[in-house]
Amino acid sequence: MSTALGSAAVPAVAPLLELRGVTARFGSVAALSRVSLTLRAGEVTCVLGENGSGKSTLVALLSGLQRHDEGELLLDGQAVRFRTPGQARAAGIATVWQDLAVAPVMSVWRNFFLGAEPTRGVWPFRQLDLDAARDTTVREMARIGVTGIDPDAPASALRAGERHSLAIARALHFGARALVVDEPTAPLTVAQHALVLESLVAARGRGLAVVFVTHNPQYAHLVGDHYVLMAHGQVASNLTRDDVDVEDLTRLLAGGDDLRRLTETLRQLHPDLPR
Ligand SMILES: Nc1ncnc2c1ncn2[C@@H]1O[C@H](COP(=O)(O)OP(=O)(O)OP(=O)(O)O)[C@@H](O)[C@H]1O
Repeated sequence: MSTALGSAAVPAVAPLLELRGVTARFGSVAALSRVSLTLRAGEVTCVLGENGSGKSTLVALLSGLQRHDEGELLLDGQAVRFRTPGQARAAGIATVWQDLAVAPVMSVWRNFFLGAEPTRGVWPFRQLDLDAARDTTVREMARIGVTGIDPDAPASALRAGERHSLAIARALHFGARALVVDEPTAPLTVAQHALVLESLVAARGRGLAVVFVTHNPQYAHLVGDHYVLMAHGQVASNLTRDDVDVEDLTRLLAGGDDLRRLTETLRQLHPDLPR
């Protein structure tokens, strides 16, 4: 068996989240059609697929922004229906959006706590515990592999990968059980991608069920325990690391099989086609 970066730390247990035959429509368009998925604690599930295949709708469903029309969403085996993002968050599902918003002029530590800052003393003398806020931010970022952060710097100083890491560190600190991460759309350097991947591995190591939406089969293969390939709102393939190597995954995603069939058909019609 091949090994993922860091490899899964927690053996498979009962699913934390499950989709059973979920359909979600926008008018006559089924953005998700009879999707069934199992998301377990301590595992990274990578969701891959072309534009328009339903990935964002899946993220929206898990994070309480989108309702499903048919099927069931189960949390710890119980059917749930999130009506707001707040309900999904309260259930322990944290989402890190692809174009993640930070308050750019606010400091890194302010963005980390966002209204949940630590305080000391008792009312009416309660005051913000600035040292604790800074220390916690630096410590939690370091736990997921981001070191050398100045907690007092404005968040605009963070690069896209670091922003994702900040949101992941925050989710871990505030006790998320499931983490849904949409790959940043901003172009990232390899080092910035590495930070995001390291954060995912750290989250898995801390027992979260991690969903990583990505276009990149190489990155998916580095961190994923499962690969869900979406096409036209459906799960086209649901594979594990034992099923595919990185080349298989790349070929599947690039529509390699379709291309091969097309080439064979063209060759039958035009035997003189160059090889
Ligand atoms: N708000 C909406 N209204 C109508 N149709 C929508 C809406 N959102 C998504 N769709 C349609 O649902 C389908 C799935 O879209 P979705 O955004 O989930 O795909 P995606 O895989 O996330 O694509 P991308 O990689 O481009 O973000 C597409 O056909 C899309 O046009």
